[in-house]
Amino acid sequence: MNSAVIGFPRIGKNRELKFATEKYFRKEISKEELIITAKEIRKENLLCQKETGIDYISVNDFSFYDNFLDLAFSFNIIPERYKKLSLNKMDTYFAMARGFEDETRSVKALAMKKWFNTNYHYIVAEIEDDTCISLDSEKYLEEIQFANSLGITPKFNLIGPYTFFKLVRFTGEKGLESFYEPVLKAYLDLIEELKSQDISYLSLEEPALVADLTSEDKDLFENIYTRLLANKDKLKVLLQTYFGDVRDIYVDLLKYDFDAYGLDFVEGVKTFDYVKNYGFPKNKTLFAGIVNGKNIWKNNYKTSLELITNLHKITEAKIVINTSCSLLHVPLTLESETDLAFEYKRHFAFAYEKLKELAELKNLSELVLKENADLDLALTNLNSVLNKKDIFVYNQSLFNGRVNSVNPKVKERLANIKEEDFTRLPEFNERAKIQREVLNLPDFPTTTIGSFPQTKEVRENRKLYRQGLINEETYKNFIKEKIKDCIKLQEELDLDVLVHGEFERNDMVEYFGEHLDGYIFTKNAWVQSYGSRCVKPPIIWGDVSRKEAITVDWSSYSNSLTNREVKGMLTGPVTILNWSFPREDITKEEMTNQLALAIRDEVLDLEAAGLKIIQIDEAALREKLPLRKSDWYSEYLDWAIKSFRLVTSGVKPETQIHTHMCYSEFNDIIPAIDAMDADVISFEASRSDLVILDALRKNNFKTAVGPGVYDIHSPRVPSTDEIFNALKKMLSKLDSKKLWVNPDCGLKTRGEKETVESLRNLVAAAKLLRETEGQIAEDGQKSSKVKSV
Ligand SMILES: Nc1nc2c(c(=O)[nH]1)N[C@@H](CNc1ccc(C(=O)N[C@@H](CCC(=O)N[C@@H](CCC(=O)N[C@@H](CCC(=O)O)C(=O)O)C(=O)O)C(=O)O)cc1)CN2
Ligand code: MET
Ligand SMILES: [Zn+2]
Repeated sequence: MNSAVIGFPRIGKNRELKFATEKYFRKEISKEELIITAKEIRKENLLCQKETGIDYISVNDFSFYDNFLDLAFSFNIIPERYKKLSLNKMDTYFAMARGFEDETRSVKALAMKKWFNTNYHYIVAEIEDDTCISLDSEKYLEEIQFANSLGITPKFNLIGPYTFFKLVRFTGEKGLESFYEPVLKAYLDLIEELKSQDISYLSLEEPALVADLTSEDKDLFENIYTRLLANKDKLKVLLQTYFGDVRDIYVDLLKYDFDAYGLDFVEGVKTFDYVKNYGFPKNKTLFAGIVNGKNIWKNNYKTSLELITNLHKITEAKIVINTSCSLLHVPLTLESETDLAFEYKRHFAFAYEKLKELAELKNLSELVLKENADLDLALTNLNSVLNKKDIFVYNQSLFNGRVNSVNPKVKERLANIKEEDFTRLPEFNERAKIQREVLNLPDFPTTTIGSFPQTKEVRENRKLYRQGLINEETYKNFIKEKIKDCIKLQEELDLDVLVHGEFERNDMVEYFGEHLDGYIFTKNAWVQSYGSRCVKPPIIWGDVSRKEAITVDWSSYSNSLTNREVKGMLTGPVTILNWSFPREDITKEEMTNQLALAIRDEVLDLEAAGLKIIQIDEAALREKLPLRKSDWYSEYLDWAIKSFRLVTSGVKPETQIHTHMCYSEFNDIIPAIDAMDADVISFEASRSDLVILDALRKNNFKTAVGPGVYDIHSPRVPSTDEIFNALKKMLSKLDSKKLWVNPDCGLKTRGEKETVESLRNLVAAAKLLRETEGQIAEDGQKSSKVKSV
């Protein structure tokens, strides 16, 4: 029995990589210093895996920004606009990831998308017609040899060609047919080089296999792998899949000359059935993903040992106990959680603790398998082999009896929800008319998505308060000052619908988690979201309910400072769930509805406090859409959309409900988005070429829309012209009465200077549009921005 890890978090115990890269971006440290920090993290990661006894330790799971970008970069898939900057290798790489701007030049970043169903984002590489693909293996060989120098023969990870072709974007006339050969040749060149390296496996990661596959997809896979495997010689190749089961191709896969297969037994609900029904070749190795790489609850050893013994009954193949996916998606270690009570902590395993689980499971399964796979007998004997208090017994004690706290009041409220609680009345068009009269906004109203720059001082204020170095009053006064400035700034900029800026929030989900009963939090449990940006997902421990009003004071205060409309700002239930670590003892639907009731109370309180516009962000709704179409509605959308409707159904017709999604690849689920029945939705569109607009039109989308007019993930300032042109393009596809003007997401990661400049250009572009398109308001009145009373 062996153990393996698909990939390890790379941010460092105290997010050293984040801080070093950001310093490098600010030109505070040199390239060499950044490389040293990275190397220290890599060393620590490799050694801790080695010390825990992991048999297959990965390299090339490290990245300065993203592995997909690394792959493209190593194949010289670098669009001309970045090459033309004539920067050094590292800066060209970062220019692709973040965009580039100096006195004379300005280039946008490559698009960023969610990595399958996770909150991690990859950089979408672009192949242009004249891209000349060639291999640069420097990073790869360095990582392998570095591991060798620490006495490790690593497994070399690489995103496989099938997944690469599925995710890369062709920007010119030429497509897959033209680039199939050159890309494959680059993979083959790398395979040649790997043959002389000291590695255990080449692990080709093919998560794209867990989605629905067409016959063309399967042909593509076949073409690729027949070629690759014919050239592997003695190099051992592992086909690593994750994020689900490979039901559409399992049987075919077994025919290929892979040396090992990595299958996901956690998210792959059908993986076991397929192995059972179709077998697994005894001369291959099965990397069995049984330690959850996405959630933080301890592994139930009994369940895992049962699975291993069952697998052992089915196949004589060698089994390697693996994580279900990369550990990139969980925090690094519980050791840093000094404030978290043992009572909670003992139920969790972060990346370091998961290493221990792998090692323990390896030892236990060796003992168990000695008993000829009779699990009951083995477990009885295990109890006598090991001391009673020992590993297995202790592990089982964590699962005996109820762990998560139950709140009968929450249960009762949920039980009393009626079907009509999911419907807001009157219907959309009637509400729209009322709202137009009440709000009296100009055409193409301008607004922002909620947060304003979280500057050093804003974070420092929060930190001082947390550490008890300032009192609540000082802390709150600081935030009030920030809000005052923010409102004043927005008035000066002449924005139409204002926001309070979210200065009281560390993160839009963690903040709500902190104010809800049933949640617990961590101090240092960071997970990478993109590049240097991390999140600290709160943990759902028990039934969730609202302790008290959460945002009402801040929103009312903001509202009192201006005559313009201020939007109340909340996070929706689906997003709170998707960006938390969920329980595993009740359904997602139940957790979401608990959250929905809590946020519903907050919406009604905001309305009662005089807020006429309330935004409920569902930024992560699209993210967790099941990877298989057949599961979209039954497994997810049916309850997710309803739960949003439960939040909003109690408001008055004149209250305008906005929602926001930062990830807009929802072309196929537009009717579901419309069925959320919000009055206005803003979404990311600037990095995805506005394709979504055609789909909206085709589907007769009723909700008013604010397709983001510029990309906030990059520090680059968009010009008025650029925004105006984007708006003109939008207007050619959308009903002019339904167009809002806004950035594509919140401004929290941006600097103040670039924010002011960008918003100034945004307002200027909207005004230009009003001038050129003329007044279109239904009642023909000159619009005013002043609140009606
Ligand atoms: N949960 C979540 N997922 C999301 C998003 C999101 O907003 N939230 N947005 C999309 C894009 N992803 C994003 C993920 C992270 C960040 C982000 O800004 N993260 C911040 C951390 C935000 C935070 O929680 N900050 C805390 C802790 C800040 C901190 O590190 N404090 C330092 C000191 C201050 C400093 O030097 O920064 C310390 O304690 O030592 C706070 O403000 O209180 C970061 O990595 O820098 C933005 C977008 C998709 N997924
Ligand atoms: C990641 S979506 C962000 C929405 C939130 N209201 C903000 O502006 O930051
Ligand atoms: Zn967003």
